[in-house]
Amino acid sequence: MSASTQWIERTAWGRRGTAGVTIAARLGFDAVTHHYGDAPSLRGISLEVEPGEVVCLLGRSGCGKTTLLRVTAGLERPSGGRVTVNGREMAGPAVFVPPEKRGVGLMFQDYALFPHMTILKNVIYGLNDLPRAEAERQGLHALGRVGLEGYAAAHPHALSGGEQQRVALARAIAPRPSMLLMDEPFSGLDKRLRDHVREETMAIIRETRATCIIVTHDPEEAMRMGDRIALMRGGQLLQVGTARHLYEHPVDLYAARFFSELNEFEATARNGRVETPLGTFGARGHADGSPLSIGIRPQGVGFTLAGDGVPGRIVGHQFLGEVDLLSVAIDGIDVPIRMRTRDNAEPFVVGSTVWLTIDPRDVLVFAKASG
Ligand SMILES: Nc1ncnc2c1ncn2[C@@H]1O[C@H](COP(=O)(O)OP(=O)(O)OP(=O)(O)O)[C@@H](O)[C@H]1O
Repeated sequence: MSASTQWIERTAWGRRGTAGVTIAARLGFDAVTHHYGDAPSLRGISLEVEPGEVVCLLGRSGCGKTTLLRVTAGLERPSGGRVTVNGREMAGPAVFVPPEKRGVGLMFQDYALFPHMTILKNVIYGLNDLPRAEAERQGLHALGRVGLEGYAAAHPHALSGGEQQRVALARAIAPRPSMLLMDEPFSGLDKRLRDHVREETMAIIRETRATCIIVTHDPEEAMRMGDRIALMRGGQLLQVGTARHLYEHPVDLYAARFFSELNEFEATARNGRVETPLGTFGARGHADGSPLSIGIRPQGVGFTLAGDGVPGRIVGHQFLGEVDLLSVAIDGIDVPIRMRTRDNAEPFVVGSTVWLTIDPRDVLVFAKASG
């Protein structure tokens, strides 16, 4: 990328507050299933998305995020269940409304711009119900909002990746859709650009007031963008809630691992508590003798040099600027405990002794998964 295109990408988005406003849709999924051939890809998805809400679909590769987005758009037919918009059935046993009649703006990972068409023609592609002059007016307006009206006559190959992303966004918002559906919209951008583009895109989503579903496999992105996060596993919704709720109250270890690295070990419940080599923690609701999985976030492990806490020996140290990462061997646990800390008045010395303290807020206790 040349220095000049970089400058444009950093500074030249359009004026805030000028994206067209829409009437947001309420979106409903009721026991939606989907198969590719015989293979199930969605297994009973039920979810309500409020008008104007931003929901991020988060999960590992292959869990069904893209398929759910495509089912919402009408690009895939569900094999069971119902999809509704403002209570009206879009897909169900006897109904299937095609994509162009659903009021959706779509944005794909690869932007899907037509290489042989000008930028303006790309943007007005979905506006074919309008007279040409009006479509062009709306297209230029949308391009203006992303700061690229000067490129209307150019072709996609003349634009950088970041600019193509903005064209794709302009195309998605140009018809003033009541729903914006985005599939990994920032994954093609390098990390330097991503934060800035994400922030501008978020401002536009909020301005349009459209209901928005964003597919991502990046938990931090989901936390930054989603009013709620819908965490998926194996074609199902594992947990749905705000970022804070999922971080603080994950349903299981799998969900917890999305939002933080964890020190994991196993222990047994006794009298509503669990004794571990790192201390005794609450385990209310777990029957006596039941096997538990414990996760402790590395940022919840603190230390003293004065003999308070659980003694351990530093066996690894990495200085990362913002934090120090330490591995500390303690008796009773095979794998060293990982901790993240900023509290180092003195440089850490591998081989030296520290005493570990645990912040109970960073201790997660789950029934051990069977199997
Ligand atoms: N066109 C297709 N034909 C057959 N199977 C498919 C097709 N598209 C997806 N699948 C399968 O369906 C399942 C769900 O895929 P989907 O693309 O929805 O997952 P995803 O969570 O979006 O993954 P990724 O993050 O890798 O895009 C996977 O097992 C995938 O291999």
